[in-house]
Amino acid sequence: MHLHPATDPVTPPDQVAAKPPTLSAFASLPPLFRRDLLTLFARASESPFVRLDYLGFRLFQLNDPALIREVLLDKERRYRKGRLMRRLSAVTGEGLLINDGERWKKHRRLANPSMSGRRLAGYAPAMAESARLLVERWRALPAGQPVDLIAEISRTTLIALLRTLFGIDYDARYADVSEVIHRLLDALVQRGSSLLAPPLSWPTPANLAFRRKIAEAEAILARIIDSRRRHLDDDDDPSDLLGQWLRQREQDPEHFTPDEMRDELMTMLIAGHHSLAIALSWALWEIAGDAGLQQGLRAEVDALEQAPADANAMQDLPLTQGAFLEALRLYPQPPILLRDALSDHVLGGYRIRAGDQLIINILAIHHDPQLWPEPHRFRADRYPNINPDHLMQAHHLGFGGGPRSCIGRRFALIEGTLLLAHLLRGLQLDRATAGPIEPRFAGMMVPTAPLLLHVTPR
Ligand code: HEM
Repeated sequence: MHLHPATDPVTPPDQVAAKPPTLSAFASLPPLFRRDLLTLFARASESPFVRLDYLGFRLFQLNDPALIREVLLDKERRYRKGRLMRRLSAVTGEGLLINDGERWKKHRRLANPSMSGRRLAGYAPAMAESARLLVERWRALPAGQPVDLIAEISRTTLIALLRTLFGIDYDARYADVSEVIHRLLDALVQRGSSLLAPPLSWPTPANLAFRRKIAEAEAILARIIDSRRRHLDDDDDPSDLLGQWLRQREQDPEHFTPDEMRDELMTMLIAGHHSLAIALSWALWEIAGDAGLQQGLRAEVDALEQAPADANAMQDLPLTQGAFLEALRLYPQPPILLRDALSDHVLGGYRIRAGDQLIINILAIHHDPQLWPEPHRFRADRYPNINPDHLMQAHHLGFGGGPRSCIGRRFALIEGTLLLAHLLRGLQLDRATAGPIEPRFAGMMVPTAPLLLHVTPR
């Protein structure tokens, strides 16, 4: 794999012959999106714009904030979600994460009200309660028993998601949900790893296994909808997204077809707890590895009269919010975004053709020393007065940017901050294993070994 330096200067947009520096096709044939991709993203991040040709596909990696802003915000109509990402459709159908155009507009409008300030304020107590339950659970552990962060935090973010967006209480019937979603996402990444995956309808062993995992997730979703529908009558003004949608369908069945609703609910289930759990696990791992950082954060949460129980506490927790954002800067979930060009055009002085694939390298922006001094140091104090709606201007792309930015960003920020605050107030956190743990690419940035902590009641 060789990175060729640019030989042609970037030409003005009306002279469009120049080629970005090219990263040659891989010598062997590892599926492009599987092996050691974080290394590839890092190696190819020295130029603002890199072309990666692979098996006749034209891929461009964008490592420059101005180019990325052009794609995500200023000229976003020239692009659609990347075709590799669209493979999610096997699971989420035409849900918000991958749909485009008029369908996206309609679905985003339908989902937006459940993420309004009023609704989020209504969700915060349930988020705080799931955090309190986790503190209680960890405080009751036998001394010396380590906790596996991702497993434990996934369960907690799932409890909060079921309560807030799906209007149901977690119980034993949902004990395997995180695991099922986790396995499904792993299988999706395996499929997404190859530019030329066989169609899902072909009965290959991998396809059959994948289809079984999708069926498991669909069965869970059907159980959730059924459970919510049975209690809908008790609720005049449902605060949860599922309750509101079921009500709307009762009043106007044409408003939102059952398939559309299913696709969006599956999208929320998949997008709404796993990335949050991984990001929070990295945050806790970093906090547990730095006594000074933990002390600083604890001073902030101990200054509150009691453990935070609602969204008002957010204004008193800037450093704790900063710790969550900093985990997303160092370990963005996901580290890249994918777009396909809809038409021929010029980007950054280079000719892009319809169908070309763009890789937006969030990791390169987040680790750029020009934009982030001491880029590899975890510093929770980088974000005084940050507005979650203006993160892209601050070169933080943890929730994407432009019209397609994460609909759940405020939800995630409130839940993440409340959970960190509760854990810091109730427990001393120490790493249970020595030495650094590196991330690897699996769709998200997951750890190469379990993140294990010792937690001691305070
Ligand atoms: C730490 C937590 C989270 C992270 C890091 C995250 C990250 C992201 C990113 C980067 C995007 C943009 C994808 C793109 O441009 O291709 C996105 C979109 C999205 N996220 Fe999140 N997300 C988080 C939490 C949530 C939550 C809690 C929900 C729902 C409850 C959610 C639902 C969605 C949806 C539906 C979209 C698609 C939005 C659209 O295109 O209109 N996310 N997320």
